[in-house]
Amino acid sequence: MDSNEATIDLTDLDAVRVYALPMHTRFRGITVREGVLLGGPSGWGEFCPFEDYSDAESVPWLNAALEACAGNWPEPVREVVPVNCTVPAVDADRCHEIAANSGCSTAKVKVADAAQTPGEDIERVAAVRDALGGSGAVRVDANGLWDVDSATTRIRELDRAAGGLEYVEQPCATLDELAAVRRRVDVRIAADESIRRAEDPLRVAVAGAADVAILKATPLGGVHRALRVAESCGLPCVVSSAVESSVGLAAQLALAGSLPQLPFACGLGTMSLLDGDTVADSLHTSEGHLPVPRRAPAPDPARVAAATPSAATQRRWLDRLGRVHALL
Ligand SMILES: O=C(O)CCC(=O)c1ccccc1C(=O)O
Ligand SMILES: [Mg+2]
Repeated sequence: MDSNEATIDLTDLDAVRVYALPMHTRFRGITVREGVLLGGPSGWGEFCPFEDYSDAESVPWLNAALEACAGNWPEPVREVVPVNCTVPAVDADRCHEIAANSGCSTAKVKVADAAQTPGEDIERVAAVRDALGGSGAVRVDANGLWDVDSATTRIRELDRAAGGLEYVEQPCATLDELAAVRRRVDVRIAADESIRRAEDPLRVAVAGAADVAILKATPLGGVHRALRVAESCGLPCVVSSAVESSVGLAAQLALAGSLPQLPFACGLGTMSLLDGDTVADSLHTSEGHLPVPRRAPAPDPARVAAATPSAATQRRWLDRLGRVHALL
């Protein structure tokens, strides 16, 4: 067990609250974000593995929640972090609007989605560049959907359309493919799923396959664990959200606040994807930045009540929580 790993019996928690929040736009195939808020001796944590995660794969998500509610976070080295705006799979005009109104100088555009053709992705990326101006940074995320040849072609086109891409996140599914693409294009490669869904994120050899590591405290088992992944991977790191409510997002910000170096904007501006929140003081991006909290904000009873799903959905989450806890 990790020296910093927090464990607590579920019956010793002060509160367990299931929430379901609608999303403004479909993202990663989902239209409602669900999870459980856990109240414990040191505050609040959020357990919110996506639907397609097995119980075994959800263990780190629970460790992250328990670290927040029954453990501790490291001392931060910065008070605020720069964040990107996330541009989902929407048309070019809407992409322009999102980037222009975000207050962020960095934008991350989701590409390779089944909803858009390569030509549309080119228009979307060009629209985002237009909205940010020449001093902004445009990155794209393909979520592993291209093969090596299409990645090579698409990255070159998108790099041209963007007037320079900052990096491309997970162009292909495997590390070997990332390494092959990286040898063929001039754009930096960032590894996301290759790290957080690896058998052992502490041992995955990303350094030859990528230039940037995307870290998510929530699926990596918490802030301390993710910091160790940062150390072991030997790459510059970007912290990116799993679209948590503000309770879970606080843990991600604690990670971004405590990384020794933070050379790029983080992908933590995702509250704008959710319609509502579990807390009153939402962690919404302001002027391209988010604060680094010392603890997660406490849920607001009225908001949690408004976000409480059907008895069947609550049951499903409580069962899942129990099963995953039994695997710790
Ligand atoms: O990085 C961002 O801007 C937002 C977070 C994001 O894209 C994301 C959110 C949930 C699940 C996967 C991903 C991803 O980076 O692939
Ligand atoms: Mg990604």
